[in-house]
Amino acid sequence: MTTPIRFELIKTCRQTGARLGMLHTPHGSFETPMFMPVGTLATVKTLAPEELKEMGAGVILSNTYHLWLRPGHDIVAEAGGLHAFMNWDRGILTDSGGFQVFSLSEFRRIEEEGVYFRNHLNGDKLFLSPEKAMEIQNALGADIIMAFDECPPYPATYEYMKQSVERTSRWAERCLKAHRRPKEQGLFGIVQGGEYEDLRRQSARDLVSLDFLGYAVGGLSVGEPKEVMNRVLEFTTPLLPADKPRYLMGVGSPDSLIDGAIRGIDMFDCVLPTRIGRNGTVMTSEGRVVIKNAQYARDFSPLDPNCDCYTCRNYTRAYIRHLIKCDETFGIRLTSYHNVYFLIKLMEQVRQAIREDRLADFREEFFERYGFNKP
Ligand SMILES: CNc1nc2cc(C(N)=O)ccc2[nH]1
Ligand SMILES: [Zn+2]
Repeated sequence: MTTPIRFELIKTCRQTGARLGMLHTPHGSFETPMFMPVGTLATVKTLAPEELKEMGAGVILSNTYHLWLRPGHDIVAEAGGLHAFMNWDRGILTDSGGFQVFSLSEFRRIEEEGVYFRNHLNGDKLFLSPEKAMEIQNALGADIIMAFDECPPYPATYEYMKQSVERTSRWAERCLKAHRRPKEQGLFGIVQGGEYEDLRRQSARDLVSLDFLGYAVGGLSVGEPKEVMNRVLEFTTPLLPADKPRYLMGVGSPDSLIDGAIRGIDMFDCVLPTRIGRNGTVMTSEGRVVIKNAQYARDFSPLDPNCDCYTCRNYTRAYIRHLIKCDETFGIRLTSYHNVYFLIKLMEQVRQAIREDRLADFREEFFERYGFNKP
């Protein structure tokens, strides 16, 4: 059977064990480790597909739960699928909706058959199951789709986590059975288990035995300290097949991207660049800049003196501060463009450091300049 998703391991960094790879999809092949910008409602907020392409974005994310509610997966299917609907001809990944159900709706009831909860927009009763999540994702047509899982809150008791992991494994099997387009859309399993090593092992063993095309490490970036995330990655990624892509969901900040790559992660996604961009915070090579601060009122330098993006080549901090202070839409376009560009270029630097077997050195240099506390 032709597989829609294939991961090619190119080399491993001799200094850290990080992987340089190529992710082959029906909409192109893209180098890893990669950062995937998030386009929740079929748009990476304020940015045009052409802009995402020119900055080097390969795979972008959209959310199953949100698109199910608006405009409805039937309308997206009628448009010819997400690629046609949003005019994006590179890679698309949709998550399964599990995380949104657990993060957006406080009233929910989890049963073996699925999750009963409320529509966060109008309070209507809703039900999501492995079968329903596959139906929606098959209709949306993303190149990579995710199994329907439970992402438990942090912290969670061992007892709660154990029964959740076992149910997520049963749901994963149901997703494989319900997937109607296995030749066109690659299905990834999501490893859960919280901070408990034996439960992570159990979850990984269950999912690897089902032979997914890729594996996500879920249940992280949910409020746990970074040391916990790093420790969980250290004992989880080695459990996953080396010839399959590994995707850390919901991550993240520059330090977490570098530390995740060092621990064997190939794919990352996070709303951070566009979310903080909308309130005027930007990531620069010398740390975060909160552009509304008065100190930038007469600062006619670029957001980041070491950045060659459209924003940094054409506009000053003083001008962007003015736009953000006046709620001018062009302002958040400029900050969003720079932030997405920054993370995509950061991953280019990470890949180059892997090629040169010097990712630990790069981490040291980057953390020093950015101002991250020492390891
Ligand atoms: C922003 N943090 C985050 N953690 C996540 C966990 C999951 C998951 N399915 O465990 C999905 C999306 C996530 N986003
Ligand atoms: Zn820039």
